[in-house]
Amino acid sequence: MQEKQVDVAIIGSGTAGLNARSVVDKAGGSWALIESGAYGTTCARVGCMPSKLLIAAADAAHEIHAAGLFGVYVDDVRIDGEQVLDRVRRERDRFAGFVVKDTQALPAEHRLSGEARFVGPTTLEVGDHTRVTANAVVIAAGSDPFIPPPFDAIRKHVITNDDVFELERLPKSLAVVGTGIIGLELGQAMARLGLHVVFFARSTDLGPLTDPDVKAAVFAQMDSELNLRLSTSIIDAARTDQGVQIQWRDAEDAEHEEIFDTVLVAAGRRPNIPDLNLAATGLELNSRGMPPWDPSTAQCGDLPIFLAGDASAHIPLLHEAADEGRIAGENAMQYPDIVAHARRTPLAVVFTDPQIAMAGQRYADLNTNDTEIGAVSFDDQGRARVMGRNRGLLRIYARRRCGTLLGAEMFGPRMEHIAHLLAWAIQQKLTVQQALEMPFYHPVVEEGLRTALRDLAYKLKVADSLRCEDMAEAPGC
Ligand SMILES: Cc1cc2nc3c(=O)[nH]c(=O)nc-3n(C[C@H](O)[C@H](O)[C@H](O)COP(=O)(O)OP(=O)(O)OC[C@H]3O[C@@H](n4cnc5c(N)ncnc54)[C@H](O)[C@@H]3O)c2cc1C
Ligand SMILES: NC(=O)c1ccc[n+]([C@@H]2O[C@H](COP(=O)([O-])OP(=O)(O)OC[C@H]3O[C@@H](n4cnc5c(N)ncnc54)[C@H](O)[C@@H]3O)[C@@H](O)[C@H]2O)c1
Repeated sequence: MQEKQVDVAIIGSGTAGLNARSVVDKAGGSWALIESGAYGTTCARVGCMPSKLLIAAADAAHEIHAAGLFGVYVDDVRIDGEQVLDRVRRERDRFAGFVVKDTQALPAEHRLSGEARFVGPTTLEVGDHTRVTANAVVIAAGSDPFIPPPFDAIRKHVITNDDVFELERLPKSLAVVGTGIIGLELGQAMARLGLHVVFFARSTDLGPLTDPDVKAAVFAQMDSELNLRLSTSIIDAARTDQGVQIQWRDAEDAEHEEIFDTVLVAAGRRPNIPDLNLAATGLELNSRGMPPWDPSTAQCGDLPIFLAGDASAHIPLLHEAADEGRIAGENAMQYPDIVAHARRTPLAVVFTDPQIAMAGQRYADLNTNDTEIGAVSFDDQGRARVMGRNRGLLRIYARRRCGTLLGAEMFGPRMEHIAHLLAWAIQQKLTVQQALEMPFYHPVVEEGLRTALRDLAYKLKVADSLRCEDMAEAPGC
């Protein structure tokens, strides 16, 4: 076995690992970047980018079908599934290709191929060929799709986000297991591309929302478009000559069965931690096998071991993986003088149509005794009606004592932009009144945001002069 000694060993060459490497390198440290799979990152290969490419094709099909609203009719609409998937792969390969090229351009002697596992607190074995001893280790091993029973028994007959973009042609029917983010994004896209899609979920949850009013708005819209089988339990799944047969029990305890060409399992993702043999580090692991971890430093316990990206299961999003990678790389280099970093305001967008989004504090985490809520429905919002996209609800939360914006949950047209505006305003600690002093053009969807802010201002009865600095007795404002 070869021996290698470095300042920082990095497990995983995804977004978190590459960002950690870059920081270590800039600080003049030596590093080893260990990857057991393909270069290119989950985001570019099988995540953010191919999913949005598929959604873009579905949006194009949907626009045509929805054009009748404007008196515009398109005859003979034909969706060529092979061409749809071919473009998804071509563009995906272009995006991933840049990352692969950059990663392969890194010095070969510092890139190790194989599965890393701990054999000591900062010693790793890579496959059966290299032992790496480091001053610090960054774990950036990402996550893998979770396949629950009974689908785990027929794993090779079901697909996940890892396989769906490799389909040669679109199947006729698709069961989607899970109505979280991946299930909703990919399932709605497939339905709009003409597949018979049925969604199965254990609960009534659709996506990550926690606000009951916004959840109800999402349910009303999605239930009118999609075949949702919520609050169901899947009893069995078996491979047959016609496809995969699913048996399920509905909320009224009645049993059903249906055969689907393909099953997409989107039942969450699990951090790639168990195979790392963290027991060899001496870290105390919790019941899920996860080490103690501080999101402001990325440190595990008080050891020179740092955890970043989806492997932490903290906020499994691309920009958070990049941030955590940088924090982990910096602190790995300067251990034991580690620095705590303020994290950005939470921001999440689900690329369904209409879009679901969240900014700042979730409804579920609010102190309801000190919170006021402003709302706007997009059903009658000017710009949304003009576009024929007048569905949705935005609810914004502010601190009652001083009017500081806290968070928002939303569902509606172009919410990716509204969520950014709100996340930026929240991070700047703006009050409702200060946000209302910003310019709003006409006619735009942002005017809906202004309506919600006005509703909130009315409820707060915030005077123009009221500012947080005048409220020294109101901590957190
Ligand atoms: C379908 C889908 C759509 C998504 N869409 C979005 C989106 O629109 N917006 C958004 O912000 N986020 C999105 N995400 C989430 C985003 O892709 C992830 O948060 C991000 O890619 C995580 O980066 P990472 O570096 O933590 O992990 P990864 O990029 O997965 O990197 C981890 C690497 O570690 C390697 N590895 C694992 N174990 C070992 C080991 N023992 N030894 C060596 N190497 C190992 C893996 O092979 C992998 O290459 C999406 C995810 C999915 C699945
Ligand atoms: N637009 C985006 O930012 C985006 C898009 C896709 C994925 N992602 C990231 O990827 C992560 C993973 O997405 P996901 O949709 O797989 O996870 P998720 O946690 O969003 O949803 C998981 C779903 O699976 C269901 N489920 C869990 N266990 C089950 C079981 N045993 N049987 C049946 N159903 C079960 C849950 O009830 C839920 O509906 C997300 O948390 C998100 O951070 C982000």
